[in-house]
Amino acid sequence: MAHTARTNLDTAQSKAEALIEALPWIQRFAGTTMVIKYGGNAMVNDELRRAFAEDIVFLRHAGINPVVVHGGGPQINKMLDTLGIESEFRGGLRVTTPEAMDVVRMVLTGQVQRDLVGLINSHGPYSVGMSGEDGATLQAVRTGTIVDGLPVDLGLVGEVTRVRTDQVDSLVDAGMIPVISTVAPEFDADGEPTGAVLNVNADTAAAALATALGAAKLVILTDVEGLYAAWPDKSSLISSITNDELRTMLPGLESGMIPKMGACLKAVDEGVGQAHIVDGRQPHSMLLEIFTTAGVGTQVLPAANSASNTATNTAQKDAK
Ligand SMILES: Nc1ncnc2c1ncn2[C@@H]1O[C@H](COP(=O)(O)OP(=O)(O)O)[C@@H](O)[C@H]1O
Ligand SMILES: CC(=O)N[C@@H](CCC(=O)OP(=O)(O)O)C(=O)O
Repeated sequence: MAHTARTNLDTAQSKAEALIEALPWIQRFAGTTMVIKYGGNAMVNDELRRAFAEDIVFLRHAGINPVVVHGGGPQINKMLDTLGIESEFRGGLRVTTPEAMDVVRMVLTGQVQRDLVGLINSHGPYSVGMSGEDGATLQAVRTGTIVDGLPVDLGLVGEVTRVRTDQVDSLVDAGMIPVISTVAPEFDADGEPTGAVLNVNADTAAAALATALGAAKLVILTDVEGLYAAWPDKSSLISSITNDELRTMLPGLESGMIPKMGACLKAVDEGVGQAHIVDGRQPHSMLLEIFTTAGVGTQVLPAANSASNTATNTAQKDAK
């Protein structure tokens, strides 16, 4: 009996400590915008999806403005399989035919985005879904990639060249949580819409939005603990890396990590305070990364900040 009472007290004490540890982070980030990228591989079961929605609503009630950008690669693959349409990835990006583009648009905006909005709104009427097409929020040009030194044509794949923040700003100003799917209208070299829509990798779209919104953080959820220096050696998890160090490492990365780390680098280079890779398979890992001093994933910082090491919680986190 006494043992149980002691255990209960210890548990209560550690819960109180966790709440108090969050205080300086809540103070620091209240009023800022955070762009959270939710990836297909981190949304594979109901428990994780529900925990993600809770975290987003928690951020909103901590005074932060969360803007969600979502992927849906596995969900697109499943629908393409069902429809018997083949697709391949080159350099971490899907080669997208016009037939595949219809499926990408249908799955991202019609299915994955709807599910996320519904989950967040199970906590209250907070969330509004939109596509990069709405209000021409994401404007893109066609892009290819380089694999083994050779250019590869990816078809209807785009890279964001301009973000119109008006729609997102007005939702945020109204206290809403935008949930954005990464389909973007194509613009030509003269800045005119061509009428086509392009498939944009969700990591790179999230980085473009984070930059345009002047976000304090870009947080990318994925299906690994973070970035590994010597993948797949699990002892090589990187806790903190500067943009300059990441720039050197980027050419040696493989598969899905290429757009992901490229997105983090671009965001931090262009003024986003910090970028984070966190494990979306662990419920609430996003809250632990944002509101604890040690964090749980990989953070990318501007090189100039990384040397700061004064005795504040903020600096401890920056120098984690
Ligand atoms: N250096 C690395 N560190 C971590 N993961 C890596 C690395 N190199 C390759 N990967 C792979 O990248 C994957 C994440 O990319 P991806 O599958 O596109 O994720 P998501 O669907 O979340 O966008 C990991 O599951 C892992 O297999
Ligand atoms: C060009 C390109 O590759 N687009 C991605 C868009 C979805 C996405 O990025 O989803 P995840 O975040 O779940 O990987 C695709 O077609 O799969």
